[in-house]
Amino acid sequence: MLQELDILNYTTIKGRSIDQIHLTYEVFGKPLYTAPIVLVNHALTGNSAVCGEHGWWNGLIGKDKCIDTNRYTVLSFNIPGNGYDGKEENLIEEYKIFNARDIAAIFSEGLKLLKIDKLHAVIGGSVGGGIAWELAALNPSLITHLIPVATDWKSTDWLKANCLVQEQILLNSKDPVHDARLHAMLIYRSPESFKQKFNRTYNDEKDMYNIESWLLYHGEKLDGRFALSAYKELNHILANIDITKGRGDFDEVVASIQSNIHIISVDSDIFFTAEEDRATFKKLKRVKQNVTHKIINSVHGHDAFLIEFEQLNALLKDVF
Ligand SMILES: N[C@@H](CCO)C(=O)O
Repeated sequence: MLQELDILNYTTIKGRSIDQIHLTYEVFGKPLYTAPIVLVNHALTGNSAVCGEHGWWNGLIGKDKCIDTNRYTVLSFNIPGNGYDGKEENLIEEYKIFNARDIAAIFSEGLKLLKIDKLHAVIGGSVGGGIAWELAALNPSLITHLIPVATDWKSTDWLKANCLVQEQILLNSKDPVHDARLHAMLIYRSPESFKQKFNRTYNDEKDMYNIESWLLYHGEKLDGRFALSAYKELNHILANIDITKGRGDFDEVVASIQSNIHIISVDSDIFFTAEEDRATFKKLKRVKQNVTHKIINSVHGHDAFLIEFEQLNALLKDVF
């Protein structure tokens, strides 16, 4: 069930004052305050429905699953403006208003209102993992296990470049959400993934290759479920993750984070690359003991965090 908190008088990192932000959330598993809490951050087009009927992470979260709802309270916030709170008026038109740290700060305010001062774990894929990094940097003693999946503590130049292409499509296309999704699917998957899935097969009825009709299907599907303003906002947040911005040195920022950090990458991810995470891990190891870096082996690229559940479960079983 969707629940709502009002965050009052929030000032953005860039200094804009907002009187009221509606922060919606869902709770699964054990009721709040009866069990350790796992906060799950959704990705670009996701939402707080992490498990259950419309759950997007059912392969990982649920009864007797790796993140077992018999044992944990699972909490998930909707990023304000993502369009999944059922209220048109809560969509955000000024799409550059928030960066990833703002969202982490808004989540922190939500946790304060819920009187939560300890999280067993925070896990998130892609931009959700970037927000998890920002949350840990903002609240160094809040999180016991920080689990950034297919993500990083920063948006790289490569990521920003792809987000700029996304933004230009969203601003200039006649069919913005549909067309932006077509481009996005290319960076969420991989050449090998397409080869294994389609192998140049042709659909006579549609008179097009199966890869083409699959891409168009994904464009239409997202167009039916995701608002343009939400896409623009989330894309901007994705392009603006950086736990060091305005704080200075990476070593100092991460040294203050008390969490055990479990980085998970996908070997074929061309969006948040495993190589970049390897460099992050190497830098972290200089200043911290409690850090691991594990790899999902997959042809599916970035989206493997939504596909390769067997591996994800195996990599995370020690934490949960
Ligand atoms: N497929 C995911 C990838 C973004 O990280 C989404 O649409 O949210």
